[in-house]
Amino acid sequence: MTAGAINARFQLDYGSFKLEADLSLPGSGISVLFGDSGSGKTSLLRCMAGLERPQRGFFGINGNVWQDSDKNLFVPTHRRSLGYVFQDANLFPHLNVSENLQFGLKRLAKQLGNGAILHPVIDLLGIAHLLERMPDRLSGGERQRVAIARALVLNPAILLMDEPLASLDLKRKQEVLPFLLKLQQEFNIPIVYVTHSRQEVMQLADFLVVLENGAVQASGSLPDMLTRLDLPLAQDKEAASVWQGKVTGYDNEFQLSNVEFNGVSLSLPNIEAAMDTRVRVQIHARDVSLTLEEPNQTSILNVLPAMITGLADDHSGHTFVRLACGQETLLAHITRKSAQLLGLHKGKPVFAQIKGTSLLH
Ligand SMILES: Nc1ncnc2c1ncn2[C@@H]1O[C@H](COP(=O)(O)OP(=O)(O)OP(=O)(O)O)[C@@H](O)[C@H]1O
Repeated sequence: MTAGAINARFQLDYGSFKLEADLSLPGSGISVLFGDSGSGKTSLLRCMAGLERPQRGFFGINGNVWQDSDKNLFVPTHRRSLGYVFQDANLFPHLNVSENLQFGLKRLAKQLGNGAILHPVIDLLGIAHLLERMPDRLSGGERQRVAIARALVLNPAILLMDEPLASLDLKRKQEVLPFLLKLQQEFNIPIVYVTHSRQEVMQLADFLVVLENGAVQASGSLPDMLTRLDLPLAQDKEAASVWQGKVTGYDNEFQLSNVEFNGVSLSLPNIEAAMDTRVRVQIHARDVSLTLEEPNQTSILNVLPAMITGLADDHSGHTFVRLACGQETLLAHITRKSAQLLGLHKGKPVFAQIKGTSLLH
């Protein structure tokens, strides 16, 4: 087993449904399990938690093995250092917020020390003003923030989250999302996060696992997975590349920020972020067009030299093009006719015109 990584191998048989997964996830950051309803996301997460005991299984995290069926090893859930957040907050209804947070701590106090993490967690999730409230007096978003805090105060080695935003409306989702990002930045706890929301994938994932019918269809870093032409993600109407960069300048006259990515930079409007802020930007494949020569009279600000690294056609007249821009990967959706007229092929240098971007965070 590689130290500093999460290794999960499970064979689970429910009769009509079989899960067969062999995965290696990074030991830090947010790994998202993504797939259609019934693809096995929750089953896989429950195996990691020890809530299911599959016929064959191995689970190791950053050097600690919690399950190895070959050695007849199975650490039960309550002895695994993990936090589990469900779709519904599942707070104890008869305890106020503070008591809900203390509940797990008391149980584990002997193992985990004095709960010094409690105050930073309360601050991080912005729930200090809610400590005396009963769960039925909280909004859905507040309840879920308390549930996340309750999982975090145990200072777990891993946080498992099963669609934690699914029961919230859009406004509440947007309220909780920044806390998830902050939590990732301030507590270096690896998170495995189940969702079937594309938007949550784009905003949160560092690493992505696509599940289909109980099997891992593909896994890899988010930028790579989004632009892999053999996966449905790159063929969807909403297909997009995600780049992460840093704000390096601001042009006052035109209110444009300069953002540096890996070996390439973009001028972006409407970014209210200070210098050196790390930002994540989404570039829809439909907003990228290609030219063979550098256009010198165009309203499009961001024109980047690029190299074609892959091409695929669909059955309705579209061509999906994967491009290398600096060390970033970019996806373009164009018509098959344009691809033919431009004579596009793998290895051909082109210019990518980026018509629009949106800031994810
Ligand atoms: N305890 C169980 N016994 C039998 N079948 C089960 C059990 N738990 C889950 N299943 C089946 O396993 C399959 C995968 O379910 P799972 O909940 O893991 O999928 P999912 O990808 O998380 O779906 P969703 O997004 O709808 O929550 C489903 O067909 C489900 O009916």
